[in-house]
Amino acid sequence: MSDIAVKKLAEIINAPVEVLLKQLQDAGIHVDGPDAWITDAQKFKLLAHIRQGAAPVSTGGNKITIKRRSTSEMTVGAGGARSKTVSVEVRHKKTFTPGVKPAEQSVAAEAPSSPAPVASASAPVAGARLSRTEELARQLSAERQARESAVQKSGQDRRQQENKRMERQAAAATAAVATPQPAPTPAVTAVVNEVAVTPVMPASAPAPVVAVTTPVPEVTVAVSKPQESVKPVAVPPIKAAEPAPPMPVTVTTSTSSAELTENLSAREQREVVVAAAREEAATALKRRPSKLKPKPALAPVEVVDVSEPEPEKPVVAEVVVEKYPEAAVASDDKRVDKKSSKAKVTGRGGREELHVPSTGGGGGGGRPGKKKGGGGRRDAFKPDSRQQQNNAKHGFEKPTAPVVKEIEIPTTIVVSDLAQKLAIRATDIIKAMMKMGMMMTINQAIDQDTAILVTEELGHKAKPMQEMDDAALLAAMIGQDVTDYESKPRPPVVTIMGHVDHGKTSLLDYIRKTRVAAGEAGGITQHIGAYHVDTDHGTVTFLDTPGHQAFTQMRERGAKVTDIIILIVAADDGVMPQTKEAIKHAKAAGVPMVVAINKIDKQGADIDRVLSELSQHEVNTEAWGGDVPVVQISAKTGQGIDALLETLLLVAEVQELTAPVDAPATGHVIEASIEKGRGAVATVLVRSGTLRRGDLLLCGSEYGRVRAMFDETGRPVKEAGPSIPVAVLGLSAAPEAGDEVVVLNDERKAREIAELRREKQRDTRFAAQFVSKSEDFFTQVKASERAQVNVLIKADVQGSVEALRTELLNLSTDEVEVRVVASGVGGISASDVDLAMASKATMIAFNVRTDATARKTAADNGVTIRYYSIIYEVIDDIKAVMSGLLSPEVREVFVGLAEVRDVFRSSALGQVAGCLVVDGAMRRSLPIRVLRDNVVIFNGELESLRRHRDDVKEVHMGTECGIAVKDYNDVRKGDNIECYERIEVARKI
Ligand SMILES: Nc1nc2c(ncn2[C@@H]2O[C@H](COP(=O)(O)OP(=O)(O)OP(=O)(O)O)[C@@H](O)[C@H]2O)c(=O)[nH]1
Repeated sequence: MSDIAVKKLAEIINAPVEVLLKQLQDAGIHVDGPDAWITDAQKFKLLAHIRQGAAPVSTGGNKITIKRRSTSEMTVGAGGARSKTVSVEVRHKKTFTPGVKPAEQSVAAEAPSSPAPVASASAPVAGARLSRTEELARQLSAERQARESAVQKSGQDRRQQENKRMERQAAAATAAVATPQPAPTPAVTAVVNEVAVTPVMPASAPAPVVAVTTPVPEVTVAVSKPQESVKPVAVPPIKAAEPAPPMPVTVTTSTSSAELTENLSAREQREVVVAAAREEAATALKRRPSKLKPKPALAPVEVVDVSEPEPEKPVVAEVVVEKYPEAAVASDDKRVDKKSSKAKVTGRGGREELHVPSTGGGGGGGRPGKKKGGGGRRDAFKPDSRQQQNNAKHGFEKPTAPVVKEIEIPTTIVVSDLAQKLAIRATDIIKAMMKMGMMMTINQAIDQDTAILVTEELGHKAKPMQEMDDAALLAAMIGQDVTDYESKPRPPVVTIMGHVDHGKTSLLDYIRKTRVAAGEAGGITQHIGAYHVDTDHGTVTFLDTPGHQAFTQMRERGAKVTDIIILIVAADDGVMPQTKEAIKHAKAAGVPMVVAINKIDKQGADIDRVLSELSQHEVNTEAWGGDVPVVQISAKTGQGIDALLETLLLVAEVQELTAPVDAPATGHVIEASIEKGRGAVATVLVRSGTLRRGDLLLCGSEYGRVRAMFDETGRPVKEAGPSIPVAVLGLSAAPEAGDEVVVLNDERKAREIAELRREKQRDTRFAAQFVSKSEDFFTQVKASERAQVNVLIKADVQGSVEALRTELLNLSTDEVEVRVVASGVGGISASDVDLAMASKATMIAFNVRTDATARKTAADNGVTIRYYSIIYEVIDDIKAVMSGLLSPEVREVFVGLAEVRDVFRSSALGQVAGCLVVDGAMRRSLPIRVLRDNVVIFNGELESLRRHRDDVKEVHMGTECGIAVKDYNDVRKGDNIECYERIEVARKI
C-alpha cells in the first residue's frame, strides 16, 4: 500500500468524494480536500472508525442486504503465448433481518417481525457460533485424521507430496477468495487491492457508514476476526481478459448444503460453498466432452455466494469456469467436508486431490494475491503451467521411480518397434545405441542380442522371445510326430574326410566302381556329392566332401548329417593340415571315426609314422591301444577296401542306426543348383521316412511338389528311404545347401512356413546389414581409403559360390579389399553384366557360361568375363589384381658412409665437414643422415659435395671430400654421414 489522493481513493471504492471526506472528518482525519493525500495509517484509522461505526448502507425496510462484488484477473501459464488470463469475479449477497440471530435468519426471513435485542443477543450468539464452529472443527479434524490414516495405509507418499503441493495452491486460492471476508460490517465491503482497504458505500446512501447504527448479529459474525481480516494484501493489477475459449460450468449446490452450513460463520460458509463449487466443477469437467469447443466470448469465473439462504431461495453457488477451470478454490488451512454436495476439500496431508485440467487458469479463485498469513504475492498464486498440465491429467501420477519394463525381443526388431515396446522415444534408443557405438536410424532392424543390450542399457529387462524353432513349428503345422511310426535299421551315412590328394575320391570311386575323379576339373572335387552304394556287406551312403581348405564350410555341413567319418591319411604323407581339421570336425560333431591309411601300395608308405602322428592329435587308434579302428587300404589296388566296409558296418551296427520308414520324409539338402531345362535341382539326403514322387516338399524357404527324382547314377526313382540321397526336381527355387527338408501334406502350410522363413532370413540379413558398430564405422572410414577389388561370382552350384566367396573375401588386406557385389548359381545373364558394369566388378564365371545377350552387352561395354573351373586359378588371378592395386613398398638402401675428420667454416657454405668416405659412395643428390655415436641426430640432404675445390656428384670409398649439410650447422668431428637411397618395390598379395 501507499499514499493515495482522497479523490482517487473515492474513485477506487466507488463512493462520492464528499462522503469520503465526511467519513475522514468523522474519523478525525484532517484532509485539505479531494486532492489531499492520505497515508496508510490514515486509511487504517478510517477503517477502524468505520468498523466502530458499523453503519449499514441500506436497511431496505427491516432487512439488511449486503452485496459484495470483486473482480480480478489472474494470469496463469508459463508465460508468453501459453499464458492465459482469467477474469475472476466474486459476488456475495447477504440479506439480514435486524435483531434476528444468525441461526434464526432463515426463520426470521419467514417471520421478520420477531426482532431480538442485539445487545443481549450478541454474546450468546457469538458463543453459539463458537461452539458450532468448534463442533465442526472437531468433525473435520476427525475426518481429516481418518483420511490421513487411509492415505498412510495405502502408502501413497507420492500422492501426499502432490497433495501438499496442491494444497499450497488451493490455500492461495482460498486466501484470495476469502479476501472480501474481513468486511467489518455487513454493510461494508472491504475492497482490498493494491492501494487500500476501503469500505464501499452505495452512492444512494447519503451517510451510509454512520446512518445504520443498529448492529445486527451478522455484524458480530462478520467482524469476529477483524484484525486478521483487515490485513492488506497486494492484488495483481487488473488486466483485460483475453478472449480465451471458455468452458462454462454451472454448479448449483443443493439445499442440504445450505442447511449444513447455515450455522457457520460467513467465512466458513464461503469455504463450504467454494469447496462445493470446486468439487462440482471437477465433476462437471469429468463429464465434459473430451474435445472442448472453445467459445469466443470470455466467461468470467463467477462465484455467487448466497451464504444466508432464504427458504424459498436455496443457496446457489454458481461457478462459471473458463475453458479449464482450475479448481484452485479451496480452503486455506481448514478442512471442510460437505457431504451433501460431495465436496471434499481437505487441507495439508491426506487431502482429496482434485485433478482438474487447468490450462486456462484458476477459475473461481476469487481474488488472487493473498497467501495465507498475508503478504501474498501474485507470483505465489500464479500457477505454473507445467504444474497445470500435470493437474490436467486425470488420475495420472508422474512416476517418481524409474519404471522397469520387461520385454521379449524377437530375432530381429526394428528400432521404432523396440521404442514402442519400451514406451519410450525412438530417439532415446538411438542415443543409447550411439553411446554403445552403434549408428542406427529409426527404421533399421537390429538383431536380438543388440536389442537386449540396448534395452538393458536403458534400464529395462529383456529376454529373447521364445520363438518356435523349426521342429516345433513343423510339428505344429504338420500335426504329426515321426515317433508315431515304427523305426527300422537304416544304412549309415559316411563322410570321407582328409587332406588334399590323400585319395578320398579314389576310394569312393573304387567302391562304386566308377571313376568320378577322372571327370573332375583340375582333379579335385568341387562340391559335395552323395552316393549310396550297395556292397556285399550292406548299403552305405557316402558323402564325398572335398579336401581343399576352401570347402571347410561344406565339410562342416557334411559332418552334421553324417553317422561315421572316414579319416583318410596318405601313408606316404602323414597327418597334414586338413587332416587335423577333419579330426576337429569329427570330434566336434561327436561322430565315430574310422581311420583309413591310404596309398599303402606306394613306396615310402610309413604306417607307424601315420599312427604316431595321429596319436599326437589325440586320435587313439586301436593299433595304439585306443578305440578308433584303423584300416590300411589302397584306393588304387583295392587292397583293404572290403575290410574298411566291414568295419564301417560294424561301427554302424554298434550305433544302432534306425529311422521310421513309412513316415513322411525328412532330410537335408546336400547340394542345390539350377539346371537349364530342369529348374531347381536339390540333392536331398533322406534322413527318415520315405520321399516319394508327388510329395509336397519344404526345403528351407523353398517348397514344391516332387516332380521327378533321380539316384546318384541319374536313373529316375519313385521313392527314397532313409539314408538314401536323391536329386529332386520340382522346387520353386534352389534351396540352400544344408537346409532341412520335410514333407508336408498341405500346400498352404508349406507356403506359409516358407514365407515365414524367407521373412526371417530377410530380417536377419537386414539386421546384419545395418548394424554398424562404431569400430565398424572407423573400419569403414579406413576401408574407404582402401583400394577395392569388386567381384561378381556366378557358379554352377551353391557350394562353389560359397567356397569362392569365402576364399576371395579372405584375401582382403588392410590395403586392398575384395568385395563380392553379387553371387549366385547359374549362367551369366545380361543383368549380371549390367550389375558388374555398375559396380565396376570383375566377373567370375565358375563352371558356367554366358548367354548371347550378356556376351554382346559385355563386349559392347568392354566388360571382361573370366571363366574358371579351378578355384586356385580364381584365387591367383584375384591376388594378381589386388597386387596391382597395392601401393609400392618404399625401402631404404644404404649407399655410403663418410667419417667427419674435421670441420671448417666457409663464408659461402657455412659449416663444411672434411670427410673420408669409408664405405660405398657419397652421392650429391641422395638424402643423408648425420650419426653421432650411431644415433641419428639429423635427417636431411646435402648442400654441397666437394672434392678439393670442385663440386662433384659422387665420391667413392677411400676418398676425402668436403660435405656441407643443408640446414644443419652442428656437424662435429667424429660424426658419421650416411648416404642412402629410397627405392620403391612392387608388392604382391
Ligand atoms: N598309388 C596310389 N595312388 C593313389 C591312391 N589313392 C589315390 N591315389 C592318387 O592320388 C591322387 C589324388 O587322389 P584323389 O582321390 O583325387 O584325392 P582326393 O583326396 O579326392 O583329392 P581332392 O579331391 O583334391 O580332395 C590321384 O592321382 C590318385 O590316383 C592309392 O591308394 N595309391
